[in-house]
Amino acid sequence: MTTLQLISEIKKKKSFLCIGLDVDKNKIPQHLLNEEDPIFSFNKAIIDATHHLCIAYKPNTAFYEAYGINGWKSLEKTINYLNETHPEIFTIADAKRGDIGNTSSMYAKAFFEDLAFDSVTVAPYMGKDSVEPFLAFENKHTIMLALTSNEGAFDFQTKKVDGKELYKQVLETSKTWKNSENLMYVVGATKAEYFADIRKFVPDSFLLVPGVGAQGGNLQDVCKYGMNKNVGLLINSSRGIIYASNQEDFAQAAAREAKELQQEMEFILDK
Ligand SMILES: O=c1ccn([C@@H]2O[C@H](COP(=O)(O)O)[C@@H](O)[C@H]2O)c(=O)[nH]1
Repeated sequence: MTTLQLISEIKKKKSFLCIGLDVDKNKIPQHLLNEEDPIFSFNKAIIDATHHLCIAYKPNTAFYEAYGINGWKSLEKTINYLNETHPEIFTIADAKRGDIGNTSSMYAKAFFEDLAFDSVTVAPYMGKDSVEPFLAFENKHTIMLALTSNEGAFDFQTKKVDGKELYKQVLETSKTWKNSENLMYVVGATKAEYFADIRKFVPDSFLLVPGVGAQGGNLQDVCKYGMNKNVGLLINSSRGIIYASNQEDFAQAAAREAKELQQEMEFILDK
């Protein structure tokens, strides 16, 4: 998917909501455990109930890898279902990969070719040659960790290196890499006060913003400081939406939570 297509979907749906598909079998409704593939059945019901309210889905691969070969099959079925039924929806494999160049090339093939995701999250720690293999794919997006939503973000990311915070070095340096127009960045919603500064480095880039909902990030604050002329934000909520109920009504309850966020977004966009 191109960035222009993504922007057009945001405008059409009046939403920049990304729903995280982080499926934990201990949290899904009991009745689904009798299904052949409980994880896929859960995802399909959530997607069917919420696709008109969001512009992206983000399965975190950890929640699938934890179930071995069957978990990976559920992930494959989920991305295939999304690509077949809702090709206009932006898909993010939250896998936080990155390794020496030839290994990164294999990660990129796995997520962009085999699983046909639109984007994958990548860690910047190993530098340029670990990220450029992802950037080589046309109309695919590499979402690099910049300033994460967790407390541990302060251990390294905000420390100064050559007089500048590490996350700012990541933003600035990565813009010089080959095909850097394919880059987006992860910035946690819990770090709203940093967005204005971040926008000085990457005014036009899309930011994937996890941390609204279960982690307590504030949508209004993120939008106030982080929005650009093309919106430029993909706001993710996972647990806050998909686990709104663990009863038979789980998909409708998820849709209610998603609609609440979408309406808040519509209000902000109309302002
Ligand atoms: O800085 C980061 C980077 C990634 N995540 C991931 O986003 C979701 C958040 O889930 P919630 O249930 O809405 O808290 C999850 O997959 C994280 O691994 C993040 O939270 N922060």
